[in-house]
Amino acid sequence: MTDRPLPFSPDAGPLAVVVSDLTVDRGQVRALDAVSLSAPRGEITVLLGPNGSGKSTLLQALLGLVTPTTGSVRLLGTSVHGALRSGRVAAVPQADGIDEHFPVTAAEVVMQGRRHFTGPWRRPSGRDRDAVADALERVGLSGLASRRIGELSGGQRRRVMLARCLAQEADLLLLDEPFNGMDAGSEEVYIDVLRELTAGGRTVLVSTHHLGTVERLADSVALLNGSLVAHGPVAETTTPHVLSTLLGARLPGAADSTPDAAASPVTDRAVS
Ligand SMILES: Nc1ncnc2c1ncn2[C@@H]1O[C@H](COP(=O)(O)OP(=O)(O)OP(=O)(O)O)[C@@H](O)[C@H]1O
Repeated sequence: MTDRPLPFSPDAGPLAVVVSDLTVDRGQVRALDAVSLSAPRGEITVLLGPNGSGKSTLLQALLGLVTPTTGSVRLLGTSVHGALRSGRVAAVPQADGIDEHFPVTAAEVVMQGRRHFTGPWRRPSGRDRDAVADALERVGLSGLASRRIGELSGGQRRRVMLARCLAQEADLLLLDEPFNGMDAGSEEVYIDVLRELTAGGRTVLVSTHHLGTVERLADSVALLNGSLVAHGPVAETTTPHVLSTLLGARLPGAADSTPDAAASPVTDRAVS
């Protein structure tokens, strides 16, 4: 830990994620440079940045998948290792890693979220099966429970992966670019579920390079570009002015320096 003050001090009580002065080198590339940020419990924090800005690296560091060069991470008030071992952290990587030809149903994928309850060898109980059915219902996929995962659309598969997080009953969800290639209907369901989760006190950290979903999704936005360039409410972090000057992203209206343009959140483009 360092004495460097966190850039965002929420009033919403204890913090689910605390990243302090985190630097991560990947080979010759400094993927993250002295990033400090925090995510309050019961909120959705969006990691927004262009390709290669370090969003996945940050999420991987939170999951102990990359070793920091310097700095530290605390999840749910404990170490990364302790939080992961407790089963209270659920993650969906950018690529779901599902082999399309693997003969596994949507319900069986969601049941993987119950591993912490069933253990690796025990048969699922009625409670586990109920949890899986509830999770699939919440993401609107009850009718596809016995469909082979490889036969689902990309958006449906992402909803299945979210249902797996729900079945896990995790307190903290780490989601890497879940909206990539997702149709509008799936996106709406997905955002509704995340909002329900945070209303119930769960915490979500989600990365995206799409501005279109941010306003509906985020309680706060952390703008990444190797380092943390801004962190705060949507209205203050997604204006053309902030995005163009701090992030260097090419955006419509970014050159327009009128106060109105500078103050308006940009919501219909990807950060490229
Ligand atoms: N396995 C790796 N080995 C070496 N360098 C890597 C590796 N993974 C990522 N990088 C580099 O680290 C930097 C950050 O990449 P990262 O994947 O974290 O960005 P990102 O914001 O998630 O990008 P995207 O939106 O494209 O997923 C980039 O310069 C990238 O080339």
